Amino acid sequence: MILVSQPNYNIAVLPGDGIGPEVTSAAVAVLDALQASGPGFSLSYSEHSVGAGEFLKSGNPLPDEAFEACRASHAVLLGAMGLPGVRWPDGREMTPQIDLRERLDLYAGPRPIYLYSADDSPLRGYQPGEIDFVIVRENTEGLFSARGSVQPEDRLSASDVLHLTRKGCERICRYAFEEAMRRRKKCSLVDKANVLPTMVFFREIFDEVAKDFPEVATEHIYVDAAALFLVQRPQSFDVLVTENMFGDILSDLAAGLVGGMGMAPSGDIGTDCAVFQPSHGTAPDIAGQGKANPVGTILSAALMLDWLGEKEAAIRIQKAVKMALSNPAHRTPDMGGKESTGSLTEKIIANL
Ligand SMILES: NC(=O)C1=CN([C@@H]2O[C@H](COP(=O)(O)OP(=O)(O)OC[C@H]3O[C@@H](n4cnc5c(N)ncnc54)[C@H](O)[C@@H]3O)[C@@H](O)[C@H]2O)C=CC1
Ligand SMILES: CC(C)CC(=O)C(=O)O
Ligand SMILES: [Mg+2]
Repeated sequence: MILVSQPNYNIAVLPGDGIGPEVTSAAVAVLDALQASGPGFSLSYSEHSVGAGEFLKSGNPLPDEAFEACRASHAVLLGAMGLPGVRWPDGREMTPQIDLRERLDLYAGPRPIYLYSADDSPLRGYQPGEIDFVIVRENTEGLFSARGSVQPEDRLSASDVLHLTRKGCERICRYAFEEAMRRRKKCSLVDKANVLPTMVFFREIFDEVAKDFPEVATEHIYVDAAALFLVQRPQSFDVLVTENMFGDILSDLAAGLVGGMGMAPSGDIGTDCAVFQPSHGTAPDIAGQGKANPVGTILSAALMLDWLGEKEAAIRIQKAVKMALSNPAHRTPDMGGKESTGSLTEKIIANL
């Protein structure tokens, strides 16, 4: 008898703060249920404390042990980190998720937006699947990389520098075009090239990379107009590529098109390392009440499996979410329903 060993993936789980532990437990429960059905691979987990709570305990929101575990794992599943009241002396919040992205060079931030059920969009008349696009956010440069900038002591002015590199723009554009080739072959650059020289630079590089993908239709849209068009005609988008902070802002708007923050998954992808987390934050207003919508984190776990090469298993989770949501009563309070985090997770597991 020939024994074929199945792959085992080590997953670093970082529950984080606020609703982070609630939604990561939900995603792990779904992964456990999937594993129990013998999908042809196994997962093992190691859990690590990070975030504002960890900072209050140890003085470091991203301890070395947690960082090294992320680097050494096959993938990382993260809840969310940060609490509004926990800040550095300069007034900023802890942002260990940005540290992780920069230190592990997780340059690509794909944020898929998909409408599972017509009733979940505040926009009228969209059918399931009609809103279906990915925002590809540049994750390691742009305005956020200025977050540690030292400001003049006289408090008469302040500035943050938006820094982009050729390498950073090239690789994020290439990632977006490759994504477009796997999808409906359209790539929209969202920039502000009417005002900012950095954005003229980004646009030049986008156009250069576009030449390698002649099958992909392209367009340039200013970020303010992109906010308008995402609401007016979201169905016209396939892949949007944009600067770090623009991507952060637009991805919250986009989540609103399909039911809210609880519905939006995301990845932070590097060349050999990746973190998966919902697009939302720690939602301190509902933390600890069992009200958090687990769908964005469960779909992030599906993105993780897809990235690990377990595409069938990823599709099984996405289909289970779709089936569970096909019953309008299966909604958490953010979407007008009465389900708890745990009971909605059970409905999804029942459809695996
Ligand atoms: N990736 C991360 O770890 C992120 C962390 N944050 C941090 O989270 C904290 C709160 O930030 P906010 O701006 O309030 O953004 P947030 O995304 O945590 O919450 C915004 C709104 O969406 C709701 N919401 C978010 N996720 C939900 C879910 N799964 N189910 C139901 N409702 C949900 C919240 O209740 C709130 O009303 C801050 O400390 C912020 O820095 C914010 C965004 C991302
Ligand atoms: C700390 C924030 C920049 C995190 C965030 O809002 C995000 O990743 O979407
Ligand atoms: Mg955000």
